[in-house]
Amino acid sequence: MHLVCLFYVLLPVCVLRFIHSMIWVPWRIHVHFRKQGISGPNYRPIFGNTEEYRNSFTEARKKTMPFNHNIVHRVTPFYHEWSRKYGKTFLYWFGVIPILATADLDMIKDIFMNTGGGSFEKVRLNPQAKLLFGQGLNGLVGEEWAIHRRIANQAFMMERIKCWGLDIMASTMKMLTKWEEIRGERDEFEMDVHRELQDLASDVISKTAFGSNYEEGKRVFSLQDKQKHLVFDAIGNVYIPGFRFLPTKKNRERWRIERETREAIRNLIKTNSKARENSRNLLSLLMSSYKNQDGKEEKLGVEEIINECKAFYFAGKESMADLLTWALLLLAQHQEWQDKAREEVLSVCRGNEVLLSENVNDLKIMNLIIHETLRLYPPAVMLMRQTTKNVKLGTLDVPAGTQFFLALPSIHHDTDTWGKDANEFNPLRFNEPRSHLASFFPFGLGPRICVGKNLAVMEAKVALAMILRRYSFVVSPTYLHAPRLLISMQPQYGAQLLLRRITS
Ligand code: HEM
Repeated sequence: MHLVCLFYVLLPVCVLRFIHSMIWVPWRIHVHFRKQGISGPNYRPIFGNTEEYRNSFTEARKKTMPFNHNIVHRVTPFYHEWSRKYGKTFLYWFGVIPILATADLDMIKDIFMNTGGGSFEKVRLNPQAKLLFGQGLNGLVGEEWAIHRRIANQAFMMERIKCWGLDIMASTMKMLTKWEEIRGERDEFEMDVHRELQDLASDVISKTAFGSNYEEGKRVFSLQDKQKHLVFDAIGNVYIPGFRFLPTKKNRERWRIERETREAIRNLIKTNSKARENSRNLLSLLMSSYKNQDGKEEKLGVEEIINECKAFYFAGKESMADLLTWALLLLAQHQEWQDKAREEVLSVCRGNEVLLSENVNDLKIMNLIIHETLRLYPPAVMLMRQTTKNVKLGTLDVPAGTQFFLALPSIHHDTDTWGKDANEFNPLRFNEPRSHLASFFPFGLGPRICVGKNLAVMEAKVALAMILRRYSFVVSPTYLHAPRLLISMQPQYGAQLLLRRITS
């Protein structure tokens, strides 16, 4: 009897709560933005616009495209479609979460620079996405982030990065030696360089940040590769609280990979502890004591260190390999730039096979090429923030809890900002000063700017210089142009080049 009464009391409460959070609150937010001139696709209870969002990716990935750089419709198809209907800034819904998508440069600058008293912070990741990288620096906020960031800043100081030049060269040389074995006696050979460059980037981050090498870190990388596909699948769906604890097939796979990754990193930490004693790499700094807010000595726990290792293994590999891959494809397509870059490398290296760290800054043309590659094919695409309180953004009143999608590819390809040739490869445009701080941000901006930026640019210059020194290359007829978003921007079917050894 009592249970029946309780049921009749609870039922209307649950129904009211459901109506309040699933219908009333979204409707109020929708009206709030509409009054300020912001529209967008209609909200659907519970799921918002998730289905259209997912479908836009599925459709975009079905077709390849001609090898041109007009790629926004393929990498962020939802933004491409909706911005044409609703303008540069519009509102869409991921479940019941309102997301303001914007390519407005002033807004983006304010969000990144956190003008408004620290009101914009990183989006709390879906707990399933955290399995890949979100429990480290990339996903932390507040004081915890500040402590980890200070440690990482020390590990990636410019002076230290310069010393890593030799490690980067050794890794690149190892890759090129393997290419020579594959070439054998042939004048010309085909290679999917994306896979090769992923191995190179893995080797470099293993050595520089963790003092080990790719062979030792291989297990971690292969596990993370599997997790990447499962995570991408999870972040495209509305997260239902508690769902991650259900023993579904995919969840069990995610748990298994997570367990094995943590175990593999724990072993790496143990086996590297001797070599670490004299070094000041990221791993040794993470394991050393640091001063907290009150000046007291503290140490990170092993699980925190493992989280950071996971985050850096992922961040150091994927985006880096993407940058190198797109740069080689662009140089293969634009032979005149390949020739110019090679001439510069030959004159800077002065007959040596390798590039010395002190000469890296002399690669001016290469610098322009790297910038232009990052503009046309920015590897990190899904840049998001959220408001922690009500804020004024320009003239717009934004309620607490609103998320932002910062439409990086659209900004980098915008003809208003970059001119009529925005979709053309023209490295010379980077000789001109930037028109707006937020017109180009492949590494982010503000306090959360990429901590590995200097390493990434140094690595790109060294690796590209050594490849150009040894090979000339063209795009293979088997290459299919299909940039797609899989956490970062990657070539969907690989990046096949025809390489020819330069003999003189
Ligand atoms: C071309 C290569 C790279 C690109 C395009 C890139 C891009 C980015 C971007 C856009 C962010 C900011 C994300 C945001 O604001 O939400 C970021 C953050 C980060 N990147 Fe990179 N990255 C690259 C290479 C690297 C490398 C080599 C490492 C590791 C050594 C690394 C480690 C990180 C970390 C740990 C963060 C989080 C920083 C924080 O939140 O304080 N990245 N990266």
